Amino acid sequence: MASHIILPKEEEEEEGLGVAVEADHDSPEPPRYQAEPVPKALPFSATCVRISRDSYPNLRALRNASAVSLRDDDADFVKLEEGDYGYVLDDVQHLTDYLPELPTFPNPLQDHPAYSTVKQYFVNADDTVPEKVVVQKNSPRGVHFRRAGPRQRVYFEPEDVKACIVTCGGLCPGLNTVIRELVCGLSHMYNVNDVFGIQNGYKGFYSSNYLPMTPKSVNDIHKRGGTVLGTSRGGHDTRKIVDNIQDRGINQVYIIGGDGTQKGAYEIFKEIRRRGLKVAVAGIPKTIDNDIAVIDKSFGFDTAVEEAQRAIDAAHVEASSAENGIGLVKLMGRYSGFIAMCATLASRDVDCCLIPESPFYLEGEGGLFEYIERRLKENNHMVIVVAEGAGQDLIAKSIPAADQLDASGNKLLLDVGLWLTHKIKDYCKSKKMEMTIKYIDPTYMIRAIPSNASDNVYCTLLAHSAIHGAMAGYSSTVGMVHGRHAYIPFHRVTSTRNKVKITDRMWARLLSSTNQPSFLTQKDIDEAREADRLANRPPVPAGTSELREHTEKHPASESANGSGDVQEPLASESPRPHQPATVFAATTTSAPASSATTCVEDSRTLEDDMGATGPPETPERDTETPPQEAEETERTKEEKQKPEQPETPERSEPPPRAAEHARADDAQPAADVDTFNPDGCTTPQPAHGSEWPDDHGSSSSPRREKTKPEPEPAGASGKRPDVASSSKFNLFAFRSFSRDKKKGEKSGVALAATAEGRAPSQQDRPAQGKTWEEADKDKGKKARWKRFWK
Ligand SMILES: Nc1ncnc2c1ncn2[C@@H]1O[C@H](COP(=O)(O)OP(=O)(O)O)[C@@H](O)[C@H]1O
Ligand SMILES: O=P(O)(O)OC[C@H]1O[C@](O)(COP(=O)(O)O)[C@@H](O)[C@@H]1O
Ligand SMILES: [Mg+2]
Repeated sequence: MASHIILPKEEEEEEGLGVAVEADHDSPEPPRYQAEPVPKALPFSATCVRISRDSYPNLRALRNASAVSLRDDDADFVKLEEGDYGYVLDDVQHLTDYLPELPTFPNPLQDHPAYSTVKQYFVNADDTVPEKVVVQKNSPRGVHFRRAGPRQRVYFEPEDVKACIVTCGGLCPGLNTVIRELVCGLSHMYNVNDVFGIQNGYKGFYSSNYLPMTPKSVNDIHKRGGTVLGTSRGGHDTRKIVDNIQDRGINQVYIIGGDGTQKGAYEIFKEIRRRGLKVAVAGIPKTIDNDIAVIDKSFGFDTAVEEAQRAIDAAHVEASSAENGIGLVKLMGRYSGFIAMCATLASRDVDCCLIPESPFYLEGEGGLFEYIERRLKENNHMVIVVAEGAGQDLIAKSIPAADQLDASGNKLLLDVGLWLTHKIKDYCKSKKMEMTIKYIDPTYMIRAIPSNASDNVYCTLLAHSAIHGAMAGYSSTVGMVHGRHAYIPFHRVTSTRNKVKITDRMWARLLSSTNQPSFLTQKDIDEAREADRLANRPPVPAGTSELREHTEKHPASESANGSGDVQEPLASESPRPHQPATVFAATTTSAPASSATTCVEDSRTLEDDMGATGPPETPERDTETPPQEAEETERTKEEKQKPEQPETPERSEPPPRAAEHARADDAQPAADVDTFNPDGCTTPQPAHGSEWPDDHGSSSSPRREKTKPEPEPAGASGKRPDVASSSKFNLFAFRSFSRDKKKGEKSGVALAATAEGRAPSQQDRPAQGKTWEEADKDKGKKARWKRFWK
């Protein structure tokens, strides 16, 4: 059977075909390119429309295009290309943006014995990868990124390429694999043999010798942890770095590092462009914390989560072998608790996970001490996982310490694990509780190991994507976006930081898996929602005054402007009143049935606030009303409408707490709020929120030994109700409702009578010639008319 293949656009254009041509495997090979450079074969980016944000004509497209705030100088480099149906390409920098006359060359891969057999090895020049894959009818579409991969024409001849590789920032599993694959990929795919290693991070550009690297010299390095090149924090001096690049004739710079490093890479690119040098800069994002925005996950993250299991296992063994044993494990995560969250979800032995994004408190109702006491009574032992950035505000209160910064300007953290160990010990002593606590800090052991199999593959693909991009003249960060490799503009990955969203389903899954208290007050939840809303807000105009005004208004978005590396965890400064949220988890609610309507409303408002859905198709949204204004107008409209809504029993206000916290299992959850994409992760994936088995805590995992406490009636003692049991309660309620509904299908009228405890009377019977169903409909109609006239 013939398989149909669409020829790549570049091929079509250059062969003058003009339209997509379907080919099958029996058709003859399309003719290869001639060795002669073809001047008209400029990449798409060279012809794309450069749009300044100030003059952008279509507000809707602009809103879709960018939820990130940009510094003025960054905004100058933004390349937005608009298409039909709200399509916006956030394109990356290309050599031809400032050197338009550059010649191109055929990609040597076309003659490579390994690759030339693959018919569609070259990607279509117009292929893009969407930033958002879950959208609603009226929600912003997000932008697209240029798809990574080999192009048919490249901007460097192999013998002219002089490449260098540098690793910066903290260690991470997989660094050596990326280095190896860059060296081998350049050599094996493109016949590039002039590759140098820069030693010890950015400062190595101007303070050390460059190390020549060959496939032979890097052959085994992927089996070792760390980086053979050495790394450092600090030392970024843009001018000196670019002077050295220029003096040594380097024309491809591969920079492996985290958010700080990518900011540095962007500065280097800007200086290169200012000087008009033919140099491509490829950033390969590295962060063990997985805190780089846009990309699905960073390399080394899987390995870190896997290795963290070993520490958790040890903690569990220690804890379960002692009477009232507590195992405490500290994991990395300065601002983002992804490792802690995923290790907890994967392990099933963890009773409590603390991360920087979710503030917690120790004493009082719903606090950590109360939970520890309860858990020890129930199970005799417990395991706590804490991310290193968690609870820093609490520690600062009890251990006054001068704010110290590392060479990159990152705040040095106090040891939350040690502090927590002492606090727990003191508490148990005061309660005369015998206990043993073992504190394990595996952080540096975790990041020192070589990458696992899946990370090795990921590292290889990242390195190859970076090479293809640089050879094709692009300067950008590379990364996987929804499973596809893409070239992402530097500004996208440096302007925000990826964090665990505590209003997200993933965190709700964790809470329901551990049964830990949410520790959240309504204020925390509101602040988290506000942060979500800001993250999804319309873009900030590039004009300085507007930007300043906006920044003053929304200090939470400061770091999004790239003004500093340090971003305080959400709500970290808020005093912690000892009033826990009754229920937080989005997947559960113990609110009475009457609050169901409130749930729906709550969820809708949240979606609106987050900008996930627009209001019902109102013409204002699509016209030139400034987006923020439009949003406010909509909200005001809704508020105005509310009192006019007919008062039905369902709409009666639930008790204040339940109303405050009741959230949305019953209602549809806010769409597209999953920030973490577990699909690419080799660690066991949690089931989808709605499919999460209600007995997952005990039976679904053979390793789980926990005994579940009997469900307490919601709110009976003012304690936070057990999340899993309330989930069961809901499931039960839903099942009995379905059964009743089936019965009621016969006749709601008859059923109503039965429910009232009387036999269906003559009055309830359908009028002559009418069926029970028709009688039901009539009754509904009458009720609606009555409400209307009221
Ligand atoms: N805003 C910035 N501009 C230029 N270079 C930066 C910036 N922030 C950090 N760097 C440089 O990036 C390198 C690594 O940064 P760091 O934040 O420590 O690690 P990571 O890149 O892993 O986040 C350091 O050499 C640092 O000097
Ligand atoms: O002790 P070092 O080398 O400064 O590194 C520790 C820090 O690096 C981190 O691992 C973050 O580094 P990256 O996200 O850049 O990989 C933090 O979790 C940790 O606080
Ligand atoms: Mg960092």
